[in-house]
Amino acid sequence: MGKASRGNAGKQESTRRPGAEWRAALWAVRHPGSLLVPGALGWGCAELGPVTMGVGAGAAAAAAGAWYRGHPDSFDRVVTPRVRSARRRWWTYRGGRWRKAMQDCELFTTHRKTGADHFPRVVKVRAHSPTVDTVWVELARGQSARSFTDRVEELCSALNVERIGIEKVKPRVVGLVVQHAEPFTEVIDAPEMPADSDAVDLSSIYLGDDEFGGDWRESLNGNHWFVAGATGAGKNSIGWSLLRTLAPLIRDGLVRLWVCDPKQMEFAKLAPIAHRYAATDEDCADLIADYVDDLKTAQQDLGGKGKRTLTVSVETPVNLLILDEMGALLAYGDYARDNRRNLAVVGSQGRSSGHHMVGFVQEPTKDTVPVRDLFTVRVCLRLTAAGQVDGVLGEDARLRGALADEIPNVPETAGIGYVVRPRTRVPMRVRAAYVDDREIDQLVNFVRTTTPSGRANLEVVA
Ligand SMILES: Nc1ncnc2c1ncn2[C@@H]1O[C@H](COP(=O)(O)OP(=O)(O)OP(=O)(O)O)[C@@H](O)[C@H]1O
Repeated sequence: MGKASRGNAGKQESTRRPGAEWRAALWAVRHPGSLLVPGALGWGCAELGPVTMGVGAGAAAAAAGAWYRGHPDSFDRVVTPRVRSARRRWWTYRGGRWRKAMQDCELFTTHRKTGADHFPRVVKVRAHSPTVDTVWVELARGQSARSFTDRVEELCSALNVERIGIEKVKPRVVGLVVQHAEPFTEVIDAPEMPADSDAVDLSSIYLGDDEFGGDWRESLNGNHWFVAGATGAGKNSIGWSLLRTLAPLIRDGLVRLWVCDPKQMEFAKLAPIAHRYAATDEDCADLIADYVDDLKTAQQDLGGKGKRTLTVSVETPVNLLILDEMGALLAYGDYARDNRRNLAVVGSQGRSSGHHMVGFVQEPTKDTVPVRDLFTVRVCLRLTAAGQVDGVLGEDARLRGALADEIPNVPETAGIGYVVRPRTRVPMRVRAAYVDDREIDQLVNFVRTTTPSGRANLEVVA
């Protein structure tokens, strides 16, 4: 049961509530649209006549329809989230329904003199995706963010949603990140391997599906990738999907793999097709140092020719540094400092010469991966701590819906995580395609045994 407010001690308090007309006026001030929209329509009809207003409304609806059909990308980016947010605000979180949920969860307080119930107030709703909303809630007097975290199970059941993450936004405001449903219920098949290098587009590499049912693609051009996830989260499937797409380029000598594999598990299969492969601490440190030397040489060659773009050929290939267990390479051991320094060079200078890196890490803290800010594509799979999510995806990513720490630790969720959509900074739930052992062997055999069918010339933009 909600507890009586203890605030305002010593102040003379009335036992009466403000009158209904004042409460209605306050509601109208907080929801100006509820007066302005009908007011504007009424004024329009009176001044311009109902026919003109009808024609205007019809034209606006036709324009919206044309936009919806003609340019789905911009419509879905600009209009759909707003419409969805408004629908959720006035349907899922509308006054009566919200108050009922608060009552069911005992998330309200009762004024000890007037006996009036005070409910936490919904101040803003943003539905960035079909499955996740963020609801900003102003707490009732006497409540704290803890009141919500303690009752999160009850709240999920009262709102009939899958899970809720709680973020403290300001002293009296919490953000509820509400996940309605899990968009991914099936394992996604491994990407096909293109037969020829010409068929590979480095700026659009298929990694799996997004929550909207579309392809999840990332660009390798000009980017370094960072994949964070607790053990068993499915990090490797992202690496293998990338490698399957790159297979013909690896075979044709247009992409060279440099692999640091301290764990010596799955990536050990890359040893026969890698340009360089290392497993011990010392060998990994040598490999990374040599990678930086290679980068510097390529930079000088490009500079000497006065070029800003790399034309990929056997003589000037794309180089890909794969770092499994980055934490082990950067945080502990005799070579950690050298590795950190070298990777900072790759991170800041490698892109122009086609020297990319893909790093995998279980614990993405600033201490274990101090160079994480140099990675331009970041994937956040299941994590063990809420505080790590923003570290991977950027400030407020969790508040905007990236509930990576709430992904259940069960095999059915492997490969599920978040990326941030570049133009909107909104997290998007994705699932990586799953590459099984047979498909990994198929990739290695393809690179080792098939014959090149022609050389591609790829432009890598600096
Ligand atoms: N994309 C995926 N879809 C479905 N299942 C997956 C996916 N990726 C991995 N799995 C399953 O989850 C298990 C663990 O995956 P994986 O070894 O890639 O995790 P990880 O994050 O690399 O863990 P670790 O850091 O311990 O190596 C796999 O054996 C597989 O069964």
